[in-house]
Amino acid sequence: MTTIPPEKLIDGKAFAEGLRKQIAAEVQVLRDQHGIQPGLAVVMVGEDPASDVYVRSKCKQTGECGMLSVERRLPADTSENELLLLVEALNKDPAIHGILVQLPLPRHINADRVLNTIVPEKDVDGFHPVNVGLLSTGGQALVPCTPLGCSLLLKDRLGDMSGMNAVVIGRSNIVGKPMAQLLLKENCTVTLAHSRTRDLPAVVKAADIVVAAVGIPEMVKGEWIKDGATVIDVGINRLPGSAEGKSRLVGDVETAEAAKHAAGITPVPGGVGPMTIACLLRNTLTACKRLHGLED
Ligand SMILES: Nc1nc2c(c(=O)[nH]1)N[C@@H](CN(C=O)c1ccc(C(=O)N[C@@H](CCC(=O)O)C(=O)O)cc1)CN2
Ligand SMILES: [Mg+2]
Repeated sequence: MTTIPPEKLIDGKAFAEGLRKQIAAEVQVLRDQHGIQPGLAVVMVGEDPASDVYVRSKCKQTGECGMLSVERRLPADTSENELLLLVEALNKDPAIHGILVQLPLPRHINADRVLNTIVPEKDVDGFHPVNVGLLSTGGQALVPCTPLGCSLLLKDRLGDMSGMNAVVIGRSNIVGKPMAQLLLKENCTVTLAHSRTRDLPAVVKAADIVVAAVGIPEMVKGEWIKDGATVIDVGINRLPGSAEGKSRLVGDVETAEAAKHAAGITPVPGGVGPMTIACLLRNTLTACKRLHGLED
């Protein structure tokens, strides 16, 4: 792991730990005062090793927060129809307040059809078109976990972001587009950059906030970063490592070089990744409260 000077480190792992403690305390109150236990169902199809690790962590942390954790693992040859039937059953299950279908799904399954079958009220990934629309119109959306985590880290670090120039690199539905919406909500001037953006180094150089979500190892060079900027690295790229065959994780940003210019920067691992799961728990709690007509 790259060393970042402590005063520049945006420690997502520590922040996520604090957030989980807060969520656990709220879950306890919900159980004691209302007799309600939030429930999260995580559905995984097939055997992807990275997904296996993430699903395990999600289910473990759900239980540790005092929520009901339901893990449904289906074989790789599960038909789309079988998966849709499971989602429909979870939609109707009163013990379940959040449903997450782990991505990627096997190629023979239409992921959009599956995600759009989850009722928006239980869509703790925030991928349903109703939640996408609510986020862009300023309504009560469930917000995708990774950008929500980035936004919490930024607010904690910077406070008021009004008028700041923010660049989001990457225009995916899961991270880039919702991230841009969240920054706009914070009154930033937002540029959503992508593979066709002209002179990306100059665009990044003008930014007070840089969110990199491209999935290309160390694509954002240290010298592109403006002095004093805040850098959020969403990339989790696994590279072949040492002779012992251990792999190495790197982000989308050249961390050590970027840290020479930035005022704050997230590491990989230990930055945005842990926030994704903590925000999933937060969304489950939010969905549960809303489904029971309680205040957020
Ligand atoms: N339905 C969804 N599928 C996927 C999502 C998602 O938000 N919803 N996001 C990613 C994977 N992901 C969660 O599912 C995820 C990725 C990484 C981490 C994390 O904590 N990473 C660690 C490093 C762990 C490692 O060694 O690999 C870190 O960054 O410190 C958590 C969740 C795709 N699918
Ligand atoms: Mg360089």
